Amino acid sequence: MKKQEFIFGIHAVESVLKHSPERILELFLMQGRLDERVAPLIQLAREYGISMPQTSRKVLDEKAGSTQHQGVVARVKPAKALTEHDLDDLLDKQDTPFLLILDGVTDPHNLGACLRNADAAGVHGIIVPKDNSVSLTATVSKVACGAAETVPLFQVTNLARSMRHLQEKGVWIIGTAGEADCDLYQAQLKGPLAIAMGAEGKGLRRLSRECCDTLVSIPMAGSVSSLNVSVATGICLFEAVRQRLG
Ligand SMILES: C[S@@+](CC[C@H](N)C(=O)[O-])C[C@H]1O[C@@H](n2cnc3c(N)ncnc32)[C@H](O)[C@@H]1O
Repeated sequence: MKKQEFIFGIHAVESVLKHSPERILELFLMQGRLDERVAPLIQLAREYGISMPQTSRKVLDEKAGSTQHQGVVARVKPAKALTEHDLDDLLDKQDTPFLLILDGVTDPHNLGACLRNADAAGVHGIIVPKDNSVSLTATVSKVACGAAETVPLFQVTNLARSMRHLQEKGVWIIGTAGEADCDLYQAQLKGPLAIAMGAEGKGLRRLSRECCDTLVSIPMAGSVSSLNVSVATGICLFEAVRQRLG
């Protein structure tokens, strides 16, 4: 297991400072980047006694592996990986779980955007297969805008088995596929629920589809055949939110 990694961008770093400051080993700031957007972050880091070396843009670019760091890069201990056991703990605690399943999303921008959507929709956790999925990389955290620290991501060894386990615990699983006959807006999305989204290229795998209680589609008016997975996730989650609040 890696001993350290880097998280970059104001929102991503601020979220680690707020939710798990003990992970931060060092906070690198760009020389001359001590403006008001960074001030709350510096204040928090001071309170936790975190060292804040100032350095050049070039060094930050190298540490982040990106130029999108907004002058802020944190060297952190990797977050604890959550597994099926942690998922069980969550199911024991939540009377009405609201979960998202991502079956093999590989693009870090998509996972980051799904985390951001999930946080905004009040999702209790995201379940992904351990293999063939992108993990919580620095780019995912940056795109998630802080949601990588707030939405638990459970990495399971066998997704189909975990889906069946969810069903045994009373969770209704709605799968999504463009060709499904049932319309998302006719589906019942109240109660213990998991919404399953497919991968960018292939959609939901056959076994994952078979584990869904029902499949729904988002009606498409134009000529494209499908939506980007993070866009589709946002639509499905917020239709569920609308129904659950109603
Ligand atoms: C880019 S699409 C995958 C397209 C893939 N060729 C397929 O046949 O499913 C990625 C995921 O977004 C969701 N999605 C995209 N468009 C959708 C739609 N119109 N209705 C339901 N889900 C959709 C599904 O979860 C899908 O697996």
